[in-house]
Amino acid sequence: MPHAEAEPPTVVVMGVSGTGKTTVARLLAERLGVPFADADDFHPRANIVKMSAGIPLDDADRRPWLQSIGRKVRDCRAAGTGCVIACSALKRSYRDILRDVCPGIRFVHPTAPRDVLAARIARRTDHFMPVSLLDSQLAELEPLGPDEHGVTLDAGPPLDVLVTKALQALPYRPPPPAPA
Ligand SMILES: Nc1ncnc2c1ncn2[C@@H]1O[C@H](COP(=O)(O)OP(=O)(O)OP(=O)(O)O)[C@@H](O)[C@H]1O
Ligand SMILES: O=C(O)[C@H](O)[C@@H](O)[C@H](O)[C@H](O)CO
Repeated sequence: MPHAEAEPPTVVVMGVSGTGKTTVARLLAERLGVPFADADDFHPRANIVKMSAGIPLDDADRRPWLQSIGRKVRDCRAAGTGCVIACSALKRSYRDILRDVCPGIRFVHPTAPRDVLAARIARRTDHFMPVSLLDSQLAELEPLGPDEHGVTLDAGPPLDVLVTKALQALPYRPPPPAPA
């Protein structure tokens, strides 16, 4: 059996911009041997245009986007592969949309002080997200509740440490190496 649980791993790495969602989710997917998806690839063009112009998304902008991520989660689950998705999922109601399609979904939430996040975003040259949206994201963020399945981690340590901590907190184990 490839995983500790019968259900394939379905994990969302959540949080505000710059916290490391994409980087951590990609590595976690690799370690678990499951597909990776970036929620940014599911945004309609209008959402990207809005954020690029420094205007925060609202609930109406995010609903259809979260629903399409929900369809991706459902498809990966139906295919028996599971997935790790990098998705802000800032509010509990957003996470509920994903839980509706996969009740066992787990959230990994890396967090860091504002100045660390702003520095990381400012350093990136290949991304549409402006630093100016960070404060609106922090204002909207609803941390994981005690009844939500998941783990909150300090996003400061090196990535391999973060990913190992995430794996220790999740009920999934990496698949054994393929026989030589
Ligand atoms: N633990 C870490 N230590 C140092 N740098 C990190 C760490 N995690 C991420 N980074 C760097 O910070 C930057 C932001 O990371 P990443 O793009 O993964 O964040 P994100 O949460 O997906 O952001 P966004 O939501 O804006 O796409 C990247 O340049 C990444 O290499
Ligand atoms: O909920 C949102 O406002 C969006 O998902 C944003 O978080 C960005 O898409 C992301 O930060 C850039 O990757």
